[in-house]
Amino acid sequence: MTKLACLAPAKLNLFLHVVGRREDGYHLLQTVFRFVDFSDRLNFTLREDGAIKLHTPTAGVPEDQDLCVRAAKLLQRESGTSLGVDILLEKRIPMGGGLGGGSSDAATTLLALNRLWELGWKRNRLLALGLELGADVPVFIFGENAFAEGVGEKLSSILLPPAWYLILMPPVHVSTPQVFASKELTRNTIPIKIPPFSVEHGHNDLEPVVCRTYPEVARHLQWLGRLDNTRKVAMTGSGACVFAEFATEPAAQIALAQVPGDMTGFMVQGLDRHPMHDFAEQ
Ligand SMILES: C[C@@](CO)(OP(=O)(O)O)[C@H](O)COP(=O)(O)OP(=O)(O)OC[C@H]1O[C@@H](n2ccc(N)nc2=O)[C@H](O)[C@@H]1O
Ligand SMILES: Nc1ncnc2c1ncn2[C@@H]1O[C@H](COP(=O)(O)OP(=O)(O)O)[C@@H](O)[C@H]1O
Repeated sequence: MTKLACLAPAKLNLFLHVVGRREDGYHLLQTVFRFVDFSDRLNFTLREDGAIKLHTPTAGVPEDQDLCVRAAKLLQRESGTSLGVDILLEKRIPMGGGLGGGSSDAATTLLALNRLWELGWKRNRLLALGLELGADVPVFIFGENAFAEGVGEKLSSILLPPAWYLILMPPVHVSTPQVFASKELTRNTIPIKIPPFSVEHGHNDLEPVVCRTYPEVARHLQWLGRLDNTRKVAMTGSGACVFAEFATEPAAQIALAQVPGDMTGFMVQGLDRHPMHDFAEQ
């Protein structure tokens, strides 16, 4: 095998509770991650000369900072392989929106190169390596919708009902470190036990902080809040994207058709599991 074509799906945080803070400043979270059928596309071609080359640089992201390249270099170094790779990345997931696109690209790169370089690493080893690249990377390697604790690395699989989502993209860029550093952030939500989980459950502790700094996020949430038949309305991750969940596709389509001209929205379906779930061995 010398070539692989792969998907890197987006995620939504159905809720996100900040339940504490570690000594190193990282926050202890509880969240439910759901994968959705909206993905970046990646192509990997084996190179014998050891070079790692991204042929489709994303505007604003220097090649050596791109999470695909960082993931490939980390796996190359840790595995000691002499092989390299040519990467083509078709970026579709908006960056910095709380949809986890960069983390998903990194996870897909680790899963794909484990195959292409015939490393035979088990899922747990890839999970630990993924965490070095970002708190959101492990869940994409885990490959199942998950309840996550710790900084996002303690994962348990969770069954979620079929769902369709209207996602709105407020025209602002939210900095994740800034939101977590905010004085106004509450860090003492009482930890919960899951299962059982109902979709209506939970809230996003980062939401009030982001809404205060970025009124556009608050406006988009308010608009979603007025829709009929929603099961849940919330911000995903550290924003700026916000979503409404519906139990049926027609209900989501009716909502999509109402999105006003000064807002950008799209509809996605919730997945039962990651499209590359079977790429890693247990
Ligand atoms: C908030 C969440 C929720 O899923 O998602 P996004 O909105 O980024 O998608 C994640 O926890 C984000 O994960 P990720 O985007 O991988 O963050 P990282 O690169 O690891 O961290 C960026 C910065 O955010 C802060 N950070 C991040 C995660 C965490 N649990 N506590 C923190 O305090 C730290 O200041 C860190 O330096
Ligand atoms: N392949 C990549 N795709 C997206 N973002 C990347 C990538 N590589 C590095 N980044 C950086 O990571 C940041 C976070 O991106 P992303 O994961 O899309 O958002 P979020 O963490 O809000 O879900 C971006 O602003 C960008 O600077």
